[in-house]
This record gives sequence, C-alpha cells and structure tokens, in this order.
Amino acid sequence: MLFSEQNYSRGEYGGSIEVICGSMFSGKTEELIRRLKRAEIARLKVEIYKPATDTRYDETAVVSHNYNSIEASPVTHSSAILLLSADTQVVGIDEAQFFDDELPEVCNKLANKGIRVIIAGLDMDFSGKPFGPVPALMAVAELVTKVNAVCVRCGSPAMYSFRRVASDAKILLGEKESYEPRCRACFHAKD
Ligand SMILES: Nc1ncnc2c1ncn2[C@@H]1O[C@H](COP(=O)(O)OP(=O)(O)O)[C@@H](O)[C@H]1O
Ligand SMILES: Cc1cn([C@H]2C[C@H](O)[C@@H](COP(=O)(O)O)O2)c(=O)[nH]c1=O
Ligand SMILES: [Zn+2]
Repeated sequence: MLFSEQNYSRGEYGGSIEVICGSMFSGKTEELIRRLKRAEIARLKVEIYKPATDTRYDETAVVSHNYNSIEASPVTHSSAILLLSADTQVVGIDEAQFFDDELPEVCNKLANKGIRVIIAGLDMDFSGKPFGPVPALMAVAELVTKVNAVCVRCGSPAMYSFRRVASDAKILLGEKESYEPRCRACFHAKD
C-alpha cells in the first residue's frame, strides 16, 4: 500500500510522524505550512514549534523564504513540546536540525498518543553530513518527503546547501548571503 500525506491528514492511522527534508530553499517550510494550514481548515487543534535559537525572520512565527508564515512557539528543548501539546491533534515542528537528540523520542510519544506530527528540517549540513536529529526522525517516520531546490549553478535539482562563507561551525544561521542550493556535481566542484 502507498502511504501518502492524504491518508495521514484524514487520521486513518491514528498518530503518525511525517518528515519533510531537503536542502535550504527546497520548499520544506512552504510544505510544512501548507499541511498545517489544511489541518487548521479541517478545524483540528494545531500547535507549531520552532527552536528558540532560530530568530532569522520572526521570533514567534515560522516564515518561508517567500514570506508565507504561520504562528509558532519558540522552545529551548524538545521536552517542552510534550508538555505544551496536551490536547493537541496536530503538531508542526520547523528547523528540526537545531533540536536536541531527544526529539525523535518526543515525536514517538506524541504519535503514540494519537497526534499527527509533521516535522521539517535539513537532512544534511553544509559539508554533506547528516544534521542533528533529522536522520533519526526519518528512521521512525511513517512518511518521509525529500524536496529539492534548484541548483543555482546549473538548474538541476539541488539537495546540498553549499556554504559561501569561510566557517567550519556546524551552526551558522543565514540566508542567500551565506548559502546556495547546489546539485551533487556543483556541490563537489567547490568554486
Ligand atoms: N534556488 C532556489 N530553488 C528553489 N527555490 C528557491 C531558490 N531560491 C529561492 N527560492 C525560493 O524559496 C522558496 C522555498 O522557501 P522555503 O519553503 O522557506 O524553503 P526551505 O524551508 O526548504 O529553506 C521557493 O518557493 C522559492 O520562492
Ligand atoms: C546548511 C546549514 C544551514 N544552517 C542554517 C542556515 C539557516 O539559518 C538554517 C536553514 O534554514 P532553511 O529554513 O532550511 O533555509 O540552518 C546551519 O546552521 N548549518 C548548516 O550546515
Ligand atoms: Zn548544479
């Protein structure tokens, strides 16, 4: 059987975990917002969380690169999501790569209680290595959607986030001044 977002949005399986992953500018946040707004239209109780450290666009909203947005609560640790989501039916989480390693267990607990959990995050860091708890979340998810950006060098589908500035720090917040999406060949070209 093919498991799709439609099946989960109808709650056919009780609680579930959906992961939306990919490079920067690939449309992860847009897709997260699309699914969450549809849940709100269906009059489900929706709560959205983001790491308190990610203050790029707004402290209390998830905002996509094309300025679509939805209100969100900033949290400093994944355990706060469990406490805050008591009577919630759908939980959205953005920038999952910045959360602690307890996030997969927190999401499992939420899904086991019957909650639909939808998570967006970078699967790889600037060096092409797995990023934070996202790969572990992909392992425990019912549905993983990997989205691609457009490679800025050649126009092919892009799955890497190429860092344009000199820094080896794993965490470096930024936008187009610091990162560009690239395909495999252009990512390894390094120029
Ligand atoms: N190189 C690119 N490839 C695809 N989309 C891009 C690119 N540069 C800018 N964008 C914009 O970014 C939007 C996606 O933003 P967003 O959902 O915030 O992405 P993500 O959360 O994956 O970083 C696209 O709809 C498009 O308007
Ligand atoms: C690749 C990479 C990215 N980051 C930062 C840069 C941005 O602030 C976010 C990603 O935002 P988006 O919604 O996916 O566009 O993550 C980082 O800190 N380290 C990295 O390696
Ligand atoms: Zn390319």
